Amino acid sequence: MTTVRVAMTGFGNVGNQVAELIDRRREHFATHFGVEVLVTGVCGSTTGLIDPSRISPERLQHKAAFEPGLTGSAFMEQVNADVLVEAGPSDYSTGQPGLDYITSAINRGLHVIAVSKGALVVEGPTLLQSAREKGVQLLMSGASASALPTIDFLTYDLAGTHIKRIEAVLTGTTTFILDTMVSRNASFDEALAEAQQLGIAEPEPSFDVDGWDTAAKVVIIANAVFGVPLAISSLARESLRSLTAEQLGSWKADGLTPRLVGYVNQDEGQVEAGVGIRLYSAEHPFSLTRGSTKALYAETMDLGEFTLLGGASNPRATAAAALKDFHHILTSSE
Ligand SMILES: NC(=O)C1=CN([C@@H]2O[C@H](COP(=O)(O)OP(=O)(O)OC[C@H]3O[C@@H](n4cnc5c(N)ncnc54)[C@H](O)[C@@H]3O)[C@@H](O)[C@H]2O)C=CC1
Ligand SMILES: N[C@@H](CC=O)C(=O)O
Repeated sequence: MTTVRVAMTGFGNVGNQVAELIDRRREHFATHFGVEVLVTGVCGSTTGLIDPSRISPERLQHKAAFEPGLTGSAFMEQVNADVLVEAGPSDYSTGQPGLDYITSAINRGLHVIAVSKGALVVEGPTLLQSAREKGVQLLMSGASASALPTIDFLTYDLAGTHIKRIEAVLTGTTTFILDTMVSRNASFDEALAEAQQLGIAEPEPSFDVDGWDTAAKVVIIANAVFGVPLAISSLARESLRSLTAEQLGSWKADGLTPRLVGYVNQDEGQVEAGVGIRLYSAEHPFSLTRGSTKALYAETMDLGEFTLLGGASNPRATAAAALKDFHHILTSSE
């Protein structure tokens, strides 16, 4: 049986779930793809563990046995892998640490599954071009709204048609905060704290509530789907912090549901993109989003309009989205 070796950089909420799912699906990979999938290396910010024969789930949990200093370039130089799952922090100014990990993996001929967003926001077009030149895949479902299909849906199911407009709820935390404030009269701080406890919110809450997470996903999707390189700083962006309880109460009384959305409009070569708070009437599908649900609307030239609603927003669902990318890699290698 062929072996496929997986390395992971960043081993927090999502990384742990990826390892767990790989272990749970070992038989599935063997039966359906004829491959044995082995985790051969993981690293965090200060330590790491490498074993070319396989690291068992038990050893992955024994963090005290991780080697100090086995991270960064030292980790990438030593690890034997075919696929890198990058699940470290997202930094939208420098793209690091993911940028160095992804660049190094592509240069070494590894397929890359990006879960972190920073590198894709800062250097997406260059990384995609490098991956094409090296003949490897750079996939990013986890970084582009995870369980909600965005890039896959827009590039595969809507292939060939002109997409005039997309509008999407891309950050589950913002739906969660708005829904919790409106339906349970919770304060902004209470709703945010709950989202953090569930592991959905970014460690830096400003990323979610100030629209940066949505803006990052807009940039990643615009680049991957429309081939339009956008600078995150150039996007118009609204924050949830500007909302007051009075405003939310008055919208509720008028039957309107607020959601933070990202949008991209394409008209005769002109692209307009941004992030804003929009109000939806009770008949609009986006007003059905509850909890941390996300949503995508697309208007096309020839295929009509589409709305996708759903997808869990949590580390397990994000790991499952990363493994969807892994399945795509296995399928295309058959
Ligand atoms: N939590 C979620 O539901 C989702 C998270 N993401 C993205 O996935 C990434 C990971 O998210 P979580 O696992 O929730 O975060 P986390 O904070 O639990 O894990 C990140 C891990 O990266 C490690 N790390 C920091 N610097 C590093 C370095 N230089 N080298 C290697 N590892 C380093 C940290 O020690 C930590 O264990 C983030 O970029 C986030 O934006 C994307 C979609 C959903
Ligand atoms: N913070 C994000 C999760 C990662 O992309 C969200 O709330 O959807």
